[in-house]
Amino acid sequence: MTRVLEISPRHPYGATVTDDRHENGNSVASLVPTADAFIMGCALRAGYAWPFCKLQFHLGQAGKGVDFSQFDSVTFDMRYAGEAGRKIRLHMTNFEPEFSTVGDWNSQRYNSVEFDAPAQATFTIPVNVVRTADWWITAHDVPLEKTYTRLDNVTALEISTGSVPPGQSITIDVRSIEFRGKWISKTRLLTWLVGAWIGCGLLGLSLSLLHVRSSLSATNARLELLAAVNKALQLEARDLANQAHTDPLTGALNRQGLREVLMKRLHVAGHVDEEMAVVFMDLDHFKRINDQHGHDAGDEVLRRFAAVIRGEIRSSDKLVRWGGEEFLLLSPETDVPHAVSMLDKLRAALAKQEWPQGLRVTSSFGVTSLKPEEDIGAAIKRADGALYLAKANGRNRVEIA
Ligand SMILES: Nc1nc2c(ncn2[C@@H]2O[C@H](COP(=O)(O)OP(=O)(O)OP(=O)(O)O)[C@@H](O)[C@H]2O)c(=O)[nH]1
Repeated sequence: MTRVLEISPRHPYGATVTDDRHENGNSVASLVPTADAFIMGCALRAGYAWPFCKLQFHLGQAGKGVDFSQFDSVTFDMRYAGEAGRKIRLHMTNFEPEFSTVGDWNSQRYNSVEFDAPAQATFTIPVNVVRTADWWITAHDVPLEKTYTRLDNVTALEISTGSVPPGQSITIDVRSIEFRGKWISKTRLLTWLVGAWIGCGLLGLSLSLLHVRSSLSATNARLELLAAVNKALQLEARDLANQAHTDPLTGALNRQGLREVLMKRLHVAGHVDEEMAVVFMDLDHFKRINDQHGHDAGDEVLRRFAAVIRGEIRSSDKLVRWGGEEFLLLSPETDVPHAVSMLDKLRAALAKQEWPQGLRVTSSFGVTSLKPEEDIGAAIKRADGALYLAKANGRNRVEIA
């Protein structure tokens, strides 16, 4: 993760020396390159206003320098020997087309720092102590917002004598200069990590949402299934309830069904508060039908008999199979004369009905009126008495109790 740029005899970057003589000074710099070091000797002499000797490393051509902006620190392995003062300057010249022109060395941004040469050979300084030199800012009339240090296109690095008195010999022995930096800056790494974290969070959130949605739809599907099962069970329960109240052969109510109807229509005590016709009916000579044509024919006669009656009565009337070939008919809000005329119509319908094996089927009827508040049992008994009379009087007739 660490990037390194090393300047040393192994990576010499065209090391040269220069001095202030071209500024009309008198200092004289010399270079002795060895296998381990660049040894700059400097006879620092008065003459130029700021006498100097410097060791230069040529990192690149104008416009093709080295980007030092990602380096954080620079470690020197160098030895300084002088007679008065121990100052060193580090210069880094940055070519910027806005200010710099090829061939004019001083037109490059002059970034610089001066520091005391430490006693120990190896030491490190942060790169951000390097600043654009004030004289360069002034000389190039640089606007304030562009006075910052820029190191993205460094063409040369220089180790120079610093502000020390002239008239002395100085030796600077440079073994290596090593710049170090991170390939990924802390800020960028942090940005990436935060981005990745947010991305993972969003991904996790999306996955959770998907999971919640799929479990919701699974729950809905289960609820729908339960609703369907519930409906089927309700239908089945209704069928069972109907079966419990209905005679399977004729579809008429059975006695349990009658009880339910009475529970609904009558008071629990067995009284009604309205007039109702109660009819007891019994097929004539039904035993003979069974005996002569068989039990199945008898069943079919019973089925058709109930069907004919149901076809003639109102929906509010209730037909009950009392037992065997006996039926009870409850006709609410009907007085006896109306009940008799309804029964006459019924007898006519039975006469017109086609019966199995060309049979002729008739029925006898006993009718009575259940008065408000009267006990239903008493009325049934009365109707049964009237039926007995109808049988006795020759059958296929209606008798009133
Ligand atoms: N096929 C069939 N016959 C039944 C059923 N329930 C009762 N029976 C028969 O119905 C007959 C009733 O005969 P009876 O009580 O003597 O009356 P009946 O022959 O109709 O004579 P009357 O009522 O006097 O006219 C008996 O033979 C019973 O076995 C049934 O569900 N199916």
